[in-house]
Formats: sequence, C-alpha cells, structure tokens
Amino acid sequence: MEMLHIMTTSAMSTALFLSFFTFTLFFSVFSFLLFISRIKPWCNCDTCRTYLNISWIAHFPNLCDWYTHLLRASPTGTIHLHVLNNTITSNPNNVQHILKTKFHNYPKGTPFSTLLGDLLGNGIFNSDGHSWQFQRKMASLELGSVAIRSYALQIVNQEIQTRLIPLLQSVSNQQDKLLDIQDIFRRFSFDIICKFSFGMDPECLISSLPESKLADSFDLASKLSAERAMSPSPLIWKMKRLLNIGSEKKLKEAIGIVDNVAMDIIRQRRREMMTMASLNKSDLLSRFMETIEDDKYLRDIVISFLLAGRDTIAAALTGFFILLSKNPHVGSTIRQELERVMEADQELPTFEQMRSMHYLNGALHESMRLFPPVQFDSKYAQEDDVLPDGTFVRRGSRVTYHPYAMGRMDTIWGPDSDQFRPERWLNTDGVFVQQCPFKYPVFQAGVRVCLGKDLALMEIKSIAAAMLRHFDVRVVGPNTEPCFAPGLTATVRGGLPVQVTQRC
Ligand code: HEM
Repeated sequence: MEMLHIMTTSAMSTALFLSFFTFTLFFSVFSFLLFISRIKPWCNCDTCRTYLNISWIAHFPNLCDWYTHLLRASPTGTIHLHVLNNTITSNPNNVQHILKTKFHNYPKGTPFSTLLGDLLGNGIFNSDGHSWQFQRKMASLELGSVAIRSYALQIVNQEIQTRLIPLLQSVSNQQDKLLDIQDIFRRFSFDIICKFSFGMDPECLISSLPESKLADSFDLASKLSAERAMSPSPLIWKMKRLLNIGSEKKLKEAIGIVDNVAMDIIRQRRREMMTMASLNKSDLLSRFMETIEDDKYLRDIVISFLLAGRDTIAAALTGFFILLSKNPHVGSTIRQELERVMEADQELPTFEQMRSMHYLNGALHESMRLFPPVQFDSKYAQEDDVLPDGTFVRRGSRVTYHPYAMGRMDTIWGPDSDQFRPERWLNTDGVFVQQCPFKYPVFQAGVRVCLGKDLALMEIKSIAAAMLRHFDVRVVGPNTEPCFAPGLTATVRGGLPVQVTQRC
C-alpha cells in the first residue's frame, strides 16, 4: 500500500513536471511568435541596420551620442527604431504628452517591471497603479517633512567631515597619486542612502576603502538586471532564469545577499521597536514601518530608494567634475560665491545659504543638462496614440524620452547648446530661474517626477561646496569626453582618475 502510494506520488510529480514543461515550451514559442510579430527583427532601414551591426561605433563614442545625432537631424525630434519597437523622442511637447497629459496611457509597463522585478519587487520604482500611488503618497509625505530633511543634511555633513575630506587630504599634493573620484562618489552616496533609508552604515568610504558585500552585490544585481534588456529576446534570460544558469544564476545569488541584509535589518528594527517603545529613528524604514506590516513589501520599498538615490548622485557629481576640469573659470566663480555667502571659518553651507547660491545651482543644473544621470527613460503605450508631433504610437510599443539628447538640442537650448554655461540658468539679476521640466526632464517631469530632487540637490551642493573650498580636482587622461558603460544610470567606463591638490 505504502509502495503504491509512493509510486502514485512519483507518477503524479512526473506528470506535473511534464505538463509544466510542455506549458512553458508552448508559452515560450507563442511569446516568441508574438514578439517577432510585434517588433521587426529583420528591418533593413538605415537606422536599424546601423543599430544591428553596431556600425555607429565608428563615429560616436556612445550609443546616446548616435541617438542625439539622429534626433538632431529629425525634423520632429523623434525617431523610430523598428527592431526595438521603440519610438525615441527629444521633443518637449511629446515629453509633456507622455509624462503628464496622457500619463495613464504610458505606464512603466510589464516589460520594464519584469526586468527589474526580481531585484526591486513591488517597490515604487517598479510599480504602476494602486501600489505605486500608495507608495508615492507615503514617500512624498515623508520626503517633504522638515525632520527628514534635517536628518539628511546631518548625515551628509557628517560623511563629508569625517570621511570625504580626510580621505581627499590623505591623497592630496602627491603627483603620482591618482584617485578614481567616480568610485569615491559611489561609496559616498551608498553610505548616505543606506543611512537615510535603513539607518545602517555600510562604511564604504572609510579610509581603507573596503569591499562591501552589500554594495558589490547591489551593484551586480542592478547591472545584471539592466543587462536583461540587452538580450535579443526576453525568452533567453527567462529560460536562463528557469534553468538557474550563467548570468541569471549570478543575479539570483547577488539578490539573495541583498535580501538577507535587508531582511536582517528589518527584523532587527522590528525587535528594537517592540522592546524599546520610545525608539525614535529618523530613517525611512522606521517611518514606513509604522504603517506597513508586510516585511517583504517594506524590503521592496527601501531597496527602490537605494537604487534611486545612489548611482544618480554619483553620476551627477562625476559629470560635474568632468565639466569643471574643462572649464576652470566656472570653478573660480563658484568659489567666489562660496566666499561671499559663507563665513570664513564655516565648514559646510546651511540650507538657507545653499538657497542663495544661484551660480552653483546654475552650474549643477547645467552639468546635468549635458551629463544627465538618467540618460533615457522608457514607457509602454497601453493604447494606440498619436504624439503631438504627429508620430503614431502603436499599443504595446515602447516610447523613450531622452534627456541626454534633449540637453544637446539647438532647438531647445540655442546654437551654443554644446557649451557649459551656468549663466544660461540665471536672469539679469543673477537669480537662478527654473526651466520648463518637459524641456529638461533630468528628474523626469509630470506625474511621476523624482521625489528626491531637493534632497539630491542638497547632497550634491554640500559635496561640491566642500570639495571646491578645500581642493583643486583635475581629471587626468582622456575621460573629459567620457565613454559610458551600459546600465540604468550614466557610469563612466573605467572610472574617472583625478589628481587632488589641497588649497591653502
Ligand atoms: C541627481 C540625482 C537624481 C536624479 C537625476 C534623479 C532622477 C530621477 C528620474 C529620472 C526618475 C524617474 C525614473 C523612472 O520613473 O523610471 C526618478 C524617480 C524617483 N526618484 Fe530620483 N533622481 C535623483 C536622486 C534621487 C534621490 C536622492 C532620491 C531619494 C532620496 C530619489 C528618489 C526617487 C523616487 C522615489 C523616484 C520614483 C518616483 C515615482 O515613480 O513616482 N531620487 N528620479
């Protein structure tokens, strides 16, 4: 009887496995046919051919430079990559249409959320509809509060004073000592965003510059998730994930490490909250914990913040120092402003002082115009639509707005669009004037505009002020015309070596 039971169970498992396998196979073939019927992998037009045989590389350092060239030449500021089923636009009216007027027709969509789903789960960055609305409401309340802004300023200042400045001092005035400043900014911003989100210090910027298992696993997981998008068909990475092989195996392991750290912190915080009723922590996790009971959901929310607030800041600072190195007069003008606004013995600016640094603000906005941290961003059309420039968008197709190209369009910024000119952002009284966000969607724009913009600008201004007051930073080597590595945010391939000299 026992034997019969075991045999029946085993036969049932085999049958189940076979049905699952057959279903997966049929589903895969069906999806593949659907996929090739929607996109045109065989398109022979000039643009698609150049994309497929990568011949753009002979003339442009980066894919985004080639797109910029095509978008500049297009009378509507819009192009179509048939093989990717992707409409790419640099037209501000189209951007306003996608991000605001017809927002509901252009969600992130399942193709995007599936790519990042294993890492981000249902976090704000990766969700649409009710889940997104709920998180957006909560996050904007929290991020808008005075308490959290002061907490953020306090952790930024502490990291600058106790880690960044001592580290730069230790390498300064040594002709043969080069520092990868991009790596330093990534370490800095990872420490900050972990403290801000989890109340946990990963100590990435301590003087020995240690390897951090969490930072490395998080990097690897973001990189491999983004690389899924480069796979010729989603079926390939999905199959690798099913079989747990190659890059998907590595991705699973990296996410496992991130998950373990995150869940340990969450459990530990719950215990602290239960045992110490008066525990008064200011980080986002503690604040969200008061409303959300599901620990997995909490993990997803906080991990989205790590992604949103880490590489973006490092990319913004890296671009800024590349441009300062080529335009030293801008650095001198910022220093004059710092001297005017701050006390002689003052280490770091206050919120009020930052608000009155109009030239610095202009210089930062100008550098993100030329080197936006998020170079492009895609949505998926839910229904057929026509963009304001007359471009037809088919249901289910991808639509991309391109801040990198938009920052380099003469039609938007005038014939000197390729020049780094902070004055562009100032009125005749020298006061900073915001540009239309649909012309400058560096922080996105419209309904899903970045929630961390003010915090980001505070962090970047604090670091820029501290570094410019104390040091001269000179980029060494060819990276003043950077080559970017593929990924979700702009990362200079091979890092950014600089020489640091302490100012008297
Ligand atoms: C220079 C720095 C930053 C830039 C350029 C930037 C840019 C962006 C962009 C382009 C998006 C839209 C992404 C998308 O929907 O695919 C976004 C969303 C978001 N950002 Fe930022 N960001 C920066 C810093 C930060 C920081 C420091 C935080 C958090 C403390 C943050 C929090 C968020 C959040 C929560 C969203 C999602 C908003 C939503 O979907 O409703 N960002 N950001």
